[in-house]
Amino acid sequence: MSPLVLRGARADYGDTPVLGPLDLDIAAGERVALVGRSGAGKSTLLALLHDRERPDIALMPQDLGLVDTLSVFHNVYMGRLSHHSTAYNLANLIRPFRREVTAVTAVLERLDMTATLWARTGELCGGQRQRVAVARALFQAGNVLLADEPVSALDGPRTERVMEALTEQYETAVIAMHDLPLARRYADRLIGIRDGLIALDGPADAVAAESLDALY
Ligand SMILES: Nc1ncnc2c1ncn2[C@@H]1O[C@H](COP(=O)(O)OP(=O)(O)OP(=O)(O)O)[C@@H](O)[C@H]1O
Repeated sequence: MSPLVLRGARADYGDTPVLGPLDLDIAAGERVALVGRSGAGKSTLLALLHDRERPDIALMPQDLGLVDTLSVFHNVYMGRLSHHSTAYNLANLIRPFRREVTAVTAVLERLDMTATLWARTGELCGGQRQRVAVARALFQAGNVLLADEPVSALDGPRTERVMEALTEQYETAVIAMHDLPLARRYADRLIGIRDGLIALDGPADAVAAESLDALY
């Protein structure tokens, strides 16, 4: 896998600078949690890391990017659209192939979501919708995961199940999250963003609680 590299990266919305300039290297096998207060620039940083030319990068955006009028099956299957021809994808859209249904069902099982396989995604509650987006990212089975608050609508055992599934599937991941204890447990590197810049970067088990608190 090629690493993720940013050099002098920056982002502006109109005339307002919101991120950078910053340099960042993510090596293969690193699990990184992006932390920082709301509006610090985490989503913007994920967008800069997302190289659309690389189908090996799975992106789970904060708005989930689901097609509400389609079933859970179809939304999850979309994770692998680039693996197949247009003709195959169209045929599968109209009459799903058994092998694809089996593969999608296996991913949904990991998230306790098989009962919703043929439900319209727009009819699901927030936590279920979030898990559909997680399932799509798992189904993509790329080399790198970029995820923006993948468990914000979940609680308790469901949060753990999703974090376990994502980190089992993806050895290399950059995940924006607000839950600091969860970030410490599932990431091996913490990057703290403050006012669009990297204010903290270190091993998850070595970053001091006071340094994290200072981000908020
Ligand atoms: N479409 C947009 N137009 C204008 N400004 C924007 C837009 N999207 C984000 N911003 C601004 O860019 C800055 C960084 O936003 P960003 O969403 O990257 O932060 P974040 O750390 O991901 O926040 P959150 O934790 O709430 O998701 C914020 O000041 C935000 O208001």
